[in-house]
Amino acid sequence: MSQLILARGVSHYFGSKKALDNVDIELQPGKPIALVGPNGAGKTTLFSLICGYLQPSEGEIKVLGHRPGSAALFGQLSALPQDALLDPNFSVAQQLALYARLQGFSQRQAKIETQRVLELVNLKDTADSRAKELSHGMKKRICIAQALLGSPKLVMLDEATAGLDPANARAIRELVSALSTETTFVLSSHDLSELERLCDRVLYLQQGRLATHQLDSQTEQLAYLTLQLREQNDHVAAALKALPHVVSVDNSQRNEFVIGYSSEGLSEAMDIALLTLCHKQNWRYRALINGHTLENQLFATGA
Ligand SMILES: Nc1ncnc2c1ncn2[C@@H]1O[C@H](COP(=O)(O)OP(=O)(O)OP(=O)(O)O)[C@@H](O)[C@H]1O
Repeated sequence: MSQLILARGVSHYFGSKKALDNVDIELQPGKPIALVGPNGAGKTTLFSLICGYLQPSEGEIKVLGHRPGSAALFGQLSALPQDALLDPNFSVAQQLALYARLQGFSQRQAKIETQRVLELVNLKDTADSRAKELSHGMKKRICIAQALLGSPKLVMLDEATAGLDPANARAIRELVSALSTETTFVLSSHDLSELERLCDRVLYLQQGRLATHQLDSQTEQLAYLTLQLREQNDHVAAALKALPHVVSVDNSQRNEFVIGYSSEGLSEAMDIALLTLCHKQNWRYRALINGHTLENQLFATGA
C-alpha cells in the first residue's frame, strides 16, 4: 500500500521568504496526525502543499503515491481550510449535493450522500437552510461535512473546532475519532489539549523546519506523570521529590509539575502515591496526567 504522505526535501519560498525548509515526511495511514507549531511556522504552507494548492519550490511530495493536485487523488483527499466559506444564498443541501456531483455521484446518490454527511455532523435539520441563516459554529460543521463527502482516505482539517462551543467541539472530536478507522485525519490546531486527545503522531513545525514527535515515549527506565494543582502551594516540589522512586520534578508551569520516576520495583502505583500525598497535604489537584502533556513535550525545556 502507498504511503499516506511522503515528502522528500520539500522547501517552499514566498519570494525570498523560506516558509518551509527541507521537510521530510513519511506517514502511513492510521490514527489522526497533529500539525502544530507557532504562528508563521509554515503549517498552512505545508497544508497547502499536501492539498496541491501550492507546488513545492524544491523537493517532492506524494499523497497516496500521487502528486497532490493530480486527478488520481480526486475523492481520496479533502480539506477544510481555515477560511472555508459557504455560499450564503444557497441551501446547505444544494451546496453539498453540488460538491457530491462534482465528485462523480449521480443526482440521486448525491442527495443520499448529502444526508449521510449532514447526519455525521448532526445537522440534518439544516438541509434546507441557507448558509447565511446559520451560526458560525453550524457553518463550520457544514464545511466539515463537505470535507467528508465521498469518504476520502485523507482529510485535512485546519482549525476544525476553532469558534465552536465546547459541546460542538467535543462532537467534532468524537466524530474524528469514530471515523479514524477508515480515514486518516491531519489536524492543524493551536489547541494542544484537543490534539493530545485525538492524535498519536505530531508534525511539529518551527520556522519552516520539521520535527516529528511520537507522543509520549515513556522509557523502561523512567516514566512520567504530570500533576496540575488548583492553587499555588509552597514546598510541593520538595514533597514530591521526597517520594520513593521519584527521580526528577520539573515545575513546568504555574501549579504544574512533571514527575519523573523509576517504575522498577514499585510497591505502590505512583499515581496512587501521588494522590495520597495530595490528600495528606490538603493539595487540591486539577488533573493527573499519565506522561507529559503535549504542550510540555513540545515547548518545555526540561521535559
Ligand atoms: N502568500 C504569502 N506571501 C508571502 N509570505 C507568506 C505567504 N504565506 C505565508 N507566508 C509566510 O510564510 C511563513 C509561513 O506561513 P504560514 O501561513 O504557513 O504559517 P502558519 O504556521 O500557518 O501560521 P499561523 O499559525 O499564524 O496560521 C510566514 O513567515 C508567512 O509570513
